[in-house]
Amino acid sequence: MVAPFPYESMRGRFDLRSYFVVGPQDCGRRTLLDVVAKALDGGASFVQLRAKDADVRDIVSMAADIAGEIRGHHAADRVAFVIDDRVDAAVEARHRGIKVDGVHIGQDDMDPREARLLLGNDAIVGLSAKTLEEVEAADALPAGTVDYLGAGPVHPTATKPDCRVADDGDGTLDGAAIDALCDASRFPVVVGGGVHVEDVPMLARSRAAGWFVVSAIAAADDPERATAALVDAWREVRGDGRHGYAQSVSDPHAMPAALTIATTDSSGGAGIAADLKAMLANDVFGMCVVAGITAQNTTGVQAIAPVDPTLVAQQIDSVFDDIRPDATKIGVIVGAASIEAVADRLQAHGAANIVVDPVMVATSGAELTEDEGVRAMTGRLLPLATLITPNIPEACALTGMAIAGRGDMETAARRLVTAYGCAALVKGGHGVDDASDVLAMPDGSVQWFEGERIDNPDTHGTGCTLSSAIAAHLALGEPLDQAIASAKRYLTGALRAMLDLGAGAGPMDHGHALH
Ligand SMILES: Nc1ncnc2c1ncn2[C@@H]1O[C@H](COP(=O)(O)OP(=O)(O)O)[C@@H](O)[C@H]1O
Ligand SMILES: Cc1ncc(COP(=O)(O)O)c(N)n1
Ligand SMILES: [Mg+2]
Repeated sequence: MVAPFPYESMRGRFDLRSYFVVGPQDCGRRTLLDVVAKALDGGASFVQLRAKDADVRDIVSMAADIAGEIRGHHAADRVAFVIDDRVDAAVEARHRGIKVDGVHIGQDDMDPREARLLLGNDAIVGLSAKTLEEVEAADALPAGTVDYLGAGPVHPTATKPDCRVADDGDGTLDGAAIDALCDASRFPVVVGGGVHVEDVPMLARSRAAGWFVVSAIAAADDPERATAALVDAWREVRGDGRHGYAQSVSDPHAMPAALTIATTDSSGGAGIAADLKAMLANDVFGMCVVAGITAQNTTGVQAIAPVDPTLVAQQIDSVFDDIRPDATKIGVIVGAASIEAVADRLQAHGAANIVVDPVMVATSGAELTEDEGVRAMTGRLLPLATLITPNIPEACALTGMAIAGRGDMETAARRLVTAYGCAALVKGGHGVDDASDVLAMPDGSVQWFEGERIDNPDTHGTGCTLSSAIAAHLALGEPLDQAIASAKRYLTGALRAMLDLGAGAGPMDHGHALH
């Protein structure tokens, strides 16, 4: 009888951003262990041992050394370690209590279903998938079989001579090909193959979950500096947030979590109810902090009341001290004192991925945030945000400018970026033609998310739903632009379902994708 694997599974928390693949053949005159140690010093977040010609005994012994090195770096709970191809060696190492978190297998290696069976549900199973056909085949595997995909090469490479790509002319992947693979994939995709530091900005702008390299680190004069340079180049584009932090939604034991801090809508179409429904429908675990109460239905808001700011703060502490959210959406908070309490507690907990929907007036016309609240929001909350999502009237109020068309929406978005240092999405639902939204980013870039206007008067809760779905997709590890695109697709589907409830502007069908 073999003792159960004595470590916590890395399946729900591996980080593909900085993925180092290495074997003794890649290290020249240096030792494998020395190179791995330097890569860890430089910030590698994932290590794969790839020793193609070694036998099981040698691989297990190298694995023991590498696992020890990761432990020595106090990184065993954040740096995942897998073995390439040799499921037998991974199984053996795990039986011996060596912290090998899983395997990475190629298309010609063992069937991933068999690897999953042999390794059990705690292990990471990564799979190489370089073409759309291979990605689609991976998508079609039973739920919970694989955790991430590896795609490449970006350049022709000597370290992986067996790495052949079909498709794309010369067999290499550019940004568009990477995005096509990532869009098709149910799993986070790490991209490499001949990658050097100059390629990282392109990768970081794509929907890849991270880079993987062999020689860029192993053959560098200074592997620590080389790793740090790759890590920095990624961070420069993607920032420090957990964007690219890959959590597998197929792991039955772990699910990304998102929090809404907002106000109740008794009619269920907007506010906290909409937020939780949108989070559920977008594959994350939803949690809520009640920061106000309304008596409300589709015809209007009949009453609105604050919650004691101390109780608001306590709710935030309860959540962050236990199931730490991967993203937080903020909606209506009733009263300036509660807004300040929320800002204080989010700062104290170092919350990341904060989406603020600066709701001032409901779709039905009722005022939801008083002037004092707006001052607290602009002074304390907006500067903490990753993204703010004003509609056109809110963007006018926040910038003091009139908005008549797309050019004005862009100008307003840019001004909000300058004023608050966060990304700003000005939503076009209150325009007349299309329903397109514009995103301005702190790096100066601007991007439109085109939307067709659906002829549906029932738009109660659209803003709440969109911002919660964006938070959900950030919690899933998507970069901001992808999270917005995913959320907008979901929202459009919810409007298109043409649910018709209530006498006024009714709610949407948040569960349209579930039934
Ligand atoms: N009739 C519609 N058809 C399609 N999309 C819409 C429609 N109305 C609003 N949207 C979209 O819903 C989201 C919320 O926008 P908006 O209504 O402007 O915000 P709010 O609900 O905060 O007032 C945006 O993505 C917007 O483009
Ligand atoms: C409690 C609460 N929060 C927010 C909204 C805004 O609704 P919309 O998303 O339609 O702007 C609302 N009506 N009620
Ligand atoms: Mg609306």
